[in-house]
Amino acid sequence: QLSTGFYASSCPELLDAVRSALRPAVARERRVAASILRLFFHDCFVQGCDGSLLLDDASGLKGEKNAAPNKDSARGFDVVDAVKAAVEKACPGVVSCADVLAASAMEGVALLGGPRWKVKMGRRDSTTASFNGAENDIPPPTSGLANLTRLFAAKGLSQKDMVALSGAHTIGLARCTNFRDHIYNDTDIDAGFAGTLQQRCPRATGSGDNNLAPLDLQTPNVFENAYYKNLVAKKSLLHSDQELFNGGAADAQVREYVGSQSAFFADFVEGMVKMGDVTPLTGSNGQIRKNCRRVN
Ligand code: HEM
Ligand SMILES: [Ca+2]
Repeated sequence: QLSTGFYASSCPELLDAVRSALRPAVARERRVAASILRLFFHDCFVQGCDGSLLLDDASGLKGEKNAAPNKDSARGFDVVDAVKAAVEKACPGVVSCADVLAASAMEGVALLGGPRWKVKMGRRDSTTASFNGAENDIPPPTSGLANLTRLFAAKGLSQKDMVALSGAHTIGLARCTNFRDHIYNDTDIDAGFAGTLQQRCPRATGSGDNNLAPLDLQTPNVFENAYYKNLVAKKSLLHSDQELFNGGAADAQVREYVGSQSAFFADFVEGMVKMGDVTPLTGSNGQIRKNCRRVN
């Protein structure tokens, strides 16, 4: 059972240490807050929020970093290491990497202008990872609305949670390989917007695959409700994004967030708390890793 006061006596400095370590990293590169938020999502969707994604490949351990959704894509691990080091200095051997990641995701969102919330704590770190879980359970950007809803439901998250959590795409960048089909082959996209992106993302598979574009064209470093405005304008970068506003069951919720940033923030926080509760290791299960990249 996770709780907001889990480290109240064992590490009262936790959030201060996280913030102090994260702030200079985000000042150097604002994107890193987005990258860490995504790490938390990809961790929680595989074996629950247990730091499994943070493990490097090792003999006898096939990690998640080279699974399709993460390979050449998941980033920010060096900053998670720096935050963990700061936390270890304040409270040696007390706070799990899974909790460091949960707290860092929140602080990163807050540093970019988004909401703050009370993060539930008490997760422990896995001694295993699941390459197959990462390949199969994390939704790909080719997904339609039904598939997105199904993959979130498999983690105990509702379609409402899914739509609110997708607002995370108000920050950060994506690679051409993930939006090429959408800008060349889909019809539910603003023609001018598609044309601009085509200049950065060549049609031929293999050329410019890693070229980057912002998920939110205007403000990729500010956490607000712009993502939903983009959806209504048919200016979303990923096929899966536009699926949330396509004449289907999610349209009304998208419109609600366009009209009310506070409604978006409230539902995003609720979704983050629920996502952070996905099958955690607690009690005496798992361990408190010293180094997030390997088991003790
Ligand atoms: C709904 C299903 C989702 C799909 C299909 C999806 C897919 C993607 C893809 C394809 C990228 C670009 C990766 C790359 O090109 O390297 C991306 C980036 C990102 N995603 Fe998602 N995502 C989803 C949900 C979420 C959720 C729930 C969160 C967090 C709460 C999230 C946070 C992010 C962030 C912040 C980035 C930018 C990362 C960076 O700049 O390093 N996504 N996502
Ligand atoms: Ca995990």
